[in-house]
Amino acid sequence: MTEPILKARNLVKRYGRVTALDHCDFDLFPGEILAVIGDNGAGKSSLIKALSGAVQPNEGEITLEGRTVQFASPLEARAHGIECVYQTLAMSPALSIADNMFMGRELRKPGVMGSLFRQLDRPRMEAFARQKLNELGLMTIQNINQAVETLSGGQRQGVAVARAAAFGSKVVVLDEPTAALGVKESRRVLDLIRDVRSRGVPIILISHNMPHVFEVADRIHIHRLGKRLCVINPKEHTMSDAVAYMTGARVPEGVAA
Ligand SMILES: Nc1ncnc2c1ncn2[C@@H]1O[C@H](COP(=O)(O)OP(=O)(O)OP(=O)(O)O)[C@@H](O)[C@H]1O
Repeated sequence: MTEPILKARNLVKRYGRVTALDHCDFDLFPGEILAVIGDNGAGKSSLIKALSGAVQPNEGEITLEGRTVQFASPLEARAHGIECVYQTLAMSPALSIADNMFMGRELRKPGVMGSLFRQLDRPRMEAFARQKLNELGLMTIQNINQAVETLSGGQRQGVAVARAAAFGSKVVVLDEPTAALGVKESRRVLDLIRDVRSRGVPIILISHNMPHVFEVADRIHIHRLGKRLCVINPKEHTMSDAVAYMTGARVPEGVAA
């Protein structure tokens, strides 16, 4: 049987007296789109933050390709090929689109022998950023040197998603990637999610948008009260089943009430 590329067992995350993750398990398999759904406050963001180094779990184990990992920061997770777009987007508003796309992994010109300081290769970074945004079809953005603070909410979200899709080599995590987007832009992001999967990179998609989830997900992880309640196949369950499970109105077959 195929092994999960990213796996977690018994994750616990407490914020003071609030237990956001309560012995939570998680599995992401190669090449799949896994949606994570759950009610507000169920612990979905805490789960992906723990998986991507933004918070450190109090207990439990995370493995990437079979090896135990402990990420001290999102930067460390990125160095391992895990790219995450959080709801809060983590961008530097005063920097340009290109600078934001390359944050922490800037391209540099070849250095003069013996010189420690190498100049940023802006033309190469700008061309790459332009190409990625073009591919995403989000090029209502006129100027790649524009500061991110001057973009609309939807455009910012587009830049963040393009960045994750461009650099995520092992896992791409998207927390509500279409929340600020219009119908047309949402469609492009859904297409992009499928493109990323077709490159063989698995995706974790957190979304409250059931039609989007049921359209793209291969499997749906239902999160309730800080833990994984069950995983369903969207072809075998309806959206109202999923909503009933996540709100506790109904218990899925095979799960203890
Ligand atoms: N930094 C924090 N400090 C204190 N409590 C927190 C913090 N982050 C999350 N929590 C709490 O942990 C619980 C789970 O929150 P989390 O954001 O993970 O849920 P969620 O499922 O992503 O919710 P939503 O769908 O509303 O975004 C909530 O009760 C929340 O108030």
